[in-house]
Amino acid sequence: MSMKIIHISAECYPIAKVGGLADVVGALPKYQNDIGAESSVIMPFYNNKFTQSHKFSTIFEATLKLGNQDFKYSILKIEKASVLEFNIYFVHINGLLYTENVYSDDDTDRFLAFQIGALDWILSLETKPNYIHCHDHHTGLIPFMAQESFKYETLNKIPVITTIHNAQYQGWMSYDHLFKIPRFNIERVGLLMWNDMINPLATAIKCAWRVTTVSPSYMEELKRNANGLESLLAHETLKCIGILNGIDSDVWNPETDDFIIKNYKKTSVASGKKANKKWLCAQYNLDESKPLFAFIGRLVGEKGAEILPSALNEALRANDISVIVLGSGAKDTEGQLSKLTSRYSGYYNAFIGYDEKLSHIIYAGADFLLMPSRVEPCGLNQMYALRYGTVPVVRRIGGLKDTVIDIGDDGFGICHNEVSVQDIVFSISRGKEFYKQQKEFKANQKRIMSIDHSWKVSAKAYIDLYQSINYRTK
Ligand SMILES: Nc1ncnc2c1ncn2[C@@H]1O[C@H](COP(=O)(O)OP(=O)(O)O[C@H]2O[C@H](CO)[C@@H](O)[C@H](O)[C@H]2O)[C@@H](O)[C@H]1O
Repeated sequence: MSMKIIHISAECYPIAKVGGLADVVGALPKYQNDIGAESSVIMPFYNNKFTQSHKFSTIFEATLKLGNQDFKYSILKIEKASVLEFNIYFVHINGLLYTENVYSDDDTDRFLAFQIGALDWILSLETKPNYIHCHDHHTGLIPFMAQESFKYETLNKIPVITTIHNAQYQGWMSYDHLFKIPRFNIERVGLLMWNDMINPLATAIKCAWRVTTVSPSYMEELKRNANGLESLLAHETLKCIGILNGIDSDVWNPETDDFIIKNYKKTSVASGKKANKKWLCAQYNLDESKPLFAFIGRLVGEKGAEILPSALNEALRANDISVIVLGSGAKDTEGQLSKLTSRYSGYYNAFIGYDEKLSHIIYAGADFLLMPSRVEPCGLNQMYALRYGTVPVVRRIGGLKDTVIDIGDDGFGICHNEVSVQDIVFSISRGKEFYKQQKEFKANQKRIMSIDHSWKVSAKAYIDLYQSINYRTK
């Protein structure tokens, strides 16, 4: 009998994506299925392009309780199973979860209801999953509820695994939300608390049977810097493990990618990248004869985004590079990045917003990808860049440290130690020099396209982790 796994997540590509969480939850189940598991996903039903353009059928209807409030909800399933390569279920709560954006101002109630709805449904299933795999703080109370809430008693022998994709956000809520959590022995309330708040991520770390992070280095870094959870992670270290993310090599494949201007493989990388770069430069008024540096990502402190305007301003002074930025986030940074466009017209442009297609064309058309992250639990962008023959320029941190080796150490990327204007500008100048040595640069493109970061190895590592769990070793 195959192993049944249910992933519970707020995001899943291609249904709803804000960042890397979606990419992982949209790929890992597929690769787990490839190696014989029966892996599925449950997520909220949002009001977006994907849900508007697909048909769904209702497989379960009930009312859930959130404190004094009752919410009618249903579990939906996509009608055509062939849309994705794994089963996906949705918690549909009109007026609460069914919003245009994944995240909004009332997320505390929204994700509490989501978690209760998901568990109520799992409780109703005749065949229960063998493992419940939760992702990030939005699902952080599930390990607690499955273990402590009276009504879920029959679920308490199902191992719950929590993966931390980002420990900066923890889902904090005040005590007054306590009564919304399905009833439990109040003496166990300490499991929900951390620094005088209900802290779902802390709760998950305490109650999950195993805790994983998305790279080994990030696991180690969290013991020193985890936005207040350092000592907890150090305390729970025996059940924690770092497993490096993979990439979905079907979606991120320059040979078949429908989003990009011209497909290419290792043997045609030069002409393929050239065509994509040409399009980008024409579209965004950039000089295609210069090495093209790109940044793609959320414009937040973790990504080092607020330092980019000064670093790019400095690096662009000599007009000997082109730069394209794709991102959205902090309004200040958005404004400063937009402002540079007029100053360096012809060499620099920024698209402020979210655009999946453009991101693929940038991975394909850029020569270098900048990732000056302050914190990077794994980072997928650098792995996408490698697959598309684009040289990653990264700060040595978290997953970036685990996946990029500097050209000075017989590697293939450019690494720096600090999130500073000086380090970023120096790395860009190293990139410029490398670009001048076209023979080596082209050989490196082929080399990086051969690096295998597909999910195969990591999907198996998760299965091995599940199998290593038994009730006694909880
Ligand atoms: N404006 C935009 N337009 C189009 N696409 C955009 C975009 N901004 C970002 N993206 C896309 O979003 C994804 C970002 O993924 P990352 O893993 O780099 O970061 P994120 O911080 O979201 O994820 C967190 O979770 C993941 C998964 O575990 C970890 O790898 C990571 O370190 C952790 O911070 C990529 O697919 C990227 O192309």
